[in-house]
Amino acid sequence: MHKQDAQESACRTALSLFDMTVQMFHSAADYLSLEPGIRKILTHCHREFVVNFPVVMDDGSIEVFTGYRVHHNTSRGPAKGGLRYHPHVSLDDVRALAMLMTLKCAVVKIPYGGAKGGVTCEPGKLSKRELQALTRRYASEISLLIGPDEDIPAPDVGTNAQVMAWIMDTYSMHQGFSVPGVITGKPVEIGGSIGREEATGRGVFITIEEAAKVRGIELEKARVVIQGMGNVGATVAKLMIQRGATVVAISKSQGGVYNAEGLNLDQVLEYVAENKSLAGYPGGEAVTNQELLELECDILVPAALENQITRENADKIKAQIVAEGANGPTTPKGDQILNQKGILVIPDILCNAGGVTVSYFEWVQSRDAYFWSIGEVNARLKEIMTASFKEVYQIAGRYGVDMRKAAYILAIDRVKSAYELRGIYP
Ligand SMILES: NC(=O)C1=CN([C@@H]2O[C@H](COP(=O)(O)OP(=O)(O)OC[C@H]3O[C@@H](n4cnc5c(N)ncnc54)[C@H](OP(=O)(O)O)[C@@H]3O)[C@@H](O)[C@H]2O)C=CC1
Ligand SMILES: O=C(O)CCC(=O)C(=O)O
Repeated sequence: MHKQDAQESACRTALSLFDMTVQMFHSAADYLSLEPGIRKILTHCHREFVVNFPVVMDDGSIEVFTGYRVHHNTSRGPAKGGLRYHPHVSLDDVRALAMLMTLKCAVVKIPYGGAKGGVTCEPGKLSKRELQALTRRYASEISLLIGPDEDIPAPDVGTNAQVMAWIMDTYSMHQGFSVPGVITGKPVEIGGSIGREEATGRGVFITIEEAAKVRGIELEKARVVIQGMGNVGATVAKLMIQRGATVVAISKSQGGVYNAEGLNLDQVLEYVAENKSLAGYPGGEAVTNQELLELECDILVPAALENQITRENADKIKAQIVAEGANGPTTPKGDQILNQKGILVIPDILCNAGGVTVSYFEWVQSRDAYFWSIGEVNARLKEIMTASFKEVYQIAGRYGVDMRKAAYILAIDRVKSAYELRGIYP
């Protein structure tokens, strides 16, 4: 049995997201003459912060929550990466997501390192007051690490512009003046960038347009399936429909809906706003998240969580393009099967890099206190995403590898250059 198969089957539960990311890193690093020391550095996280902190709940009881902030690498600039509020947040996942951020920022050539953070919690079960209390306490705890030149958090699963505003306010209270550059993804009214909210989905859409050109797919005739309808999934759905494609299925955590004739997105969003789930939605058939991935379609967009496309279901995927809106949705074995089937996978560190790219624009604007128009933001985003796609595609051709390996090769080479130029003090 191949080493990777053995690891993924025998230790399926033991092979963590970080292990998988490191495995992918090594398989790409083998194509570069990477000094063993740099390999060691990049397969470890530079700093890992874990904190257990109390929050007074609405009923007067005290709950203790666990929060994390991990810096994977800062050789190319300050640490950058989102904050996740979800019941499954763990140190291992945060490490992997931080490592993906280092690579992602390098792929799109923005001057940041990689970080990620989060709190193990169920944000949907907290009142607004509890969510604010948790966020402010967590922000105070991580204020040891964050700052506009040190580490700049942003939204990820379960967090949004409001959470970013509370973090900015808490950090600013500690400093004694307003520091908008400490966070991105904040509301436009307090120094956020226009276009950041939909930037990740827009970036995914731009890479799909490029991939469709390569594959000769006409988007007006394309059938699209999207897993997840949060910030990323809902934006991709909107932009694909605007482009003339047909979104045949979409989901939330408890399941999705399918309609071969195409879903009416406005109705779906309205239904979810009222019912909090897609269960019972009258405009389509119910599908599980598992069934959704295996539906007949041209473009599949996993835009929810990790480990969705695995050795178990990769062979049943019928799409021609898989666009990874989510971070880490495909396991190494799942990836191998998709590649063997000839499916074009746009890897997470390229596909969903539009979010951090506009976060970078926001940081620049916050620091300058001078704001750009939506046309300027979207044009610059398109320029970066298109150029990055083309660069990764060319590297894939040059090395005879898939797009994920190519993106890793490009990213590792850029981080390696930073080390070569800065040196490592003995
Ligand atoms: N926000 C950003 O700027 C960026 C996000 N990403 C990545 O994109 C992905 C989605 O993030 P984002 O849209 O911000 O998160 P949100 O919290 O806005 O939305 C997450 C969506 O995924 C759904 N979901 C959760 N679990 C599952 C599941 N097991 N199967 C199907 N759907 C599920 C949620 O459903 P429900 O509402 O029922 O919980 C919700 O619709 C993540 O992997 C994130 O790391 C990547 C780059 C930037
Ligand atoms: O916008 C950012 O800084 C980071 C977004 C993020 O967490 C991600 O790209 O995974």
